Amino acid sequence: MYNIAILGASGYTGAELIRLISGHSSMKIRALGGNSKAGQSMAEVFPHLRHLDLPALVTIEDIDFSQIDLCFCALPHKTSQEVIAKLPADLKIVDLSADFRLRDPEAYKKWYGNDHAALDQQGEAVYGLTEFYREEIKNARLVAGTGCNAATGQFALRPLIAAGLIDLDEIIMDLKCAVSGAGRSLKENLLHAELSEGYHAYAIGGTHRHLGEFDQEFSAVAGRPVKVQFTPHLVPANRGILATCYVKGDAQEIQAELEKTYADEPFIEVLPLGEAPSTRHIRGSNFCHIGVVQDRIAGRAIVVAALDNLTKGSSGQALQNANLMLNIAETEGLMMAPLFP
Ligand SMILES: NC(=O)C1=CN([C@@H]2O[C@H](COP(=O)(O)OP(=O)(O)OC[C@H]3O[C@@H](n4cnc5c(N)ncnc54)[C@H](OP(=O)(O)O)[C@@H]3O)[C@@H](O)[C@H]2O)C=CC1
Ligand SMILES: CC(=O)N[C@@H](CCC(=O)OP(=O)(O)O)C(=O)O
Repeated sequence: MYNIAILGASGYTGAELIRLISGHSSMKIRALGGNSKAGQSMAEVFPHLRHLDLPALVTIEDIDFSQIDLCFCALPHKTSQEVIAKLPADLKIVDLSADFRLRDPEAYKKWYGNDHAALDQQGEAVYGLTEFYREEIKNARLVAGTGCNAATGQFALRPLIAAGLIDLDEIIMDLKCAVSGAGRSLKENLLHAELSEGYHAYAIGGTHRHLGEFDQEFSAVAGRPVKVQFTPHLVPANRGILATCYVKGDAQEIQAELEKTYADEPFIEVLPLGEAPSTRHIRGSNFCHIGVVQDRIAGRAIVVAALDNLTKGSSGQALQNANLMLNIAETEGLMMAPLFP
């Protein structure tokens, strides 16, 4: 049995990690870190986890990391790097924040606005998009979970960019993200009365920080700079991301490439040509569905990807990576079917 700590256990991704790990055969949760909720029981903070025998939330300073085999950090950006810089140097860590995703410190500063407080760890971190970094993740000490929007878009487009199947200068990604993507803290625009019955674009004009991840990853696989046009939208749903990508390329070739890339992947399902996925069909699961449709304009195709931001987009991906780091079957704790309806 591996001993697990979760920092940020009173947040959405922390709760999702607990839900997933509670069904895991080789992991035992030994410590749960909170901040404002330290001292409370998990049943108080998350009544849906009441049936589990869990430790109470404590401050990070009160955790004895010498007893821990792997630590999940589900903390806000910036807090995470400050906390991780002080953790034992040999502790295996899966970080869910954005702090270790960008390899270039200048790119990090450009997108996040501050100098990095843990440059050594930033240098050693492995990018956590499991399907494309599997071997590196197996040997990593520190894995950087991807942005949930960034993961969705990459599952749709990365194989096509790598195979040279689409025009690299004409990629448009229109993405919808559910509200749990913004975390559990109270913000005015997340109040029910201001969120329900409406939706809007945000970070418009190429300003969303996940463009740092798209730039880094797409340019690396293309071997030249690639800039996608990307606009996210906040939709009044609890979970789910849908990325609709408009590309110049042949739909049949795109379909064949995606089927080939993901043929052996347990969590990526490529739908039959002409079918489009729905967040309704991946909710609460670690699956990502991808669909390809020919556009009415010759030579253009639409590639749509859907995943759950709290599972495949964050905590499920984090557990998948932790399984690899601990040499456990990659799918352990993650094969549950989606919630439907
Ligand atoms: N939500 C999502 O879909 C995704 C989130 N992520 C990333 O994962 C991380 C966690 O996100 P999420 O769970 O949504 O966030 P939440 O806002 O829901 O939770 C944040 C957690 O961090 C704790 N925390 C806040 N400040 C501090 C601090 N100074 N010291 C210690 N603990 C602190 C909070 O504790 P308390 O409540 O006790 O104050 C809480 O447990 C973020 O970096 C986020 O960007 C990544 C991909 C997707
Ligand atoms: C609705 C909403 O606000 N969604 C978030 C998704 C956050 C996410 O994936 O993660 P990181 O914050 O870890 O980068 C956003 O687009 O910023």
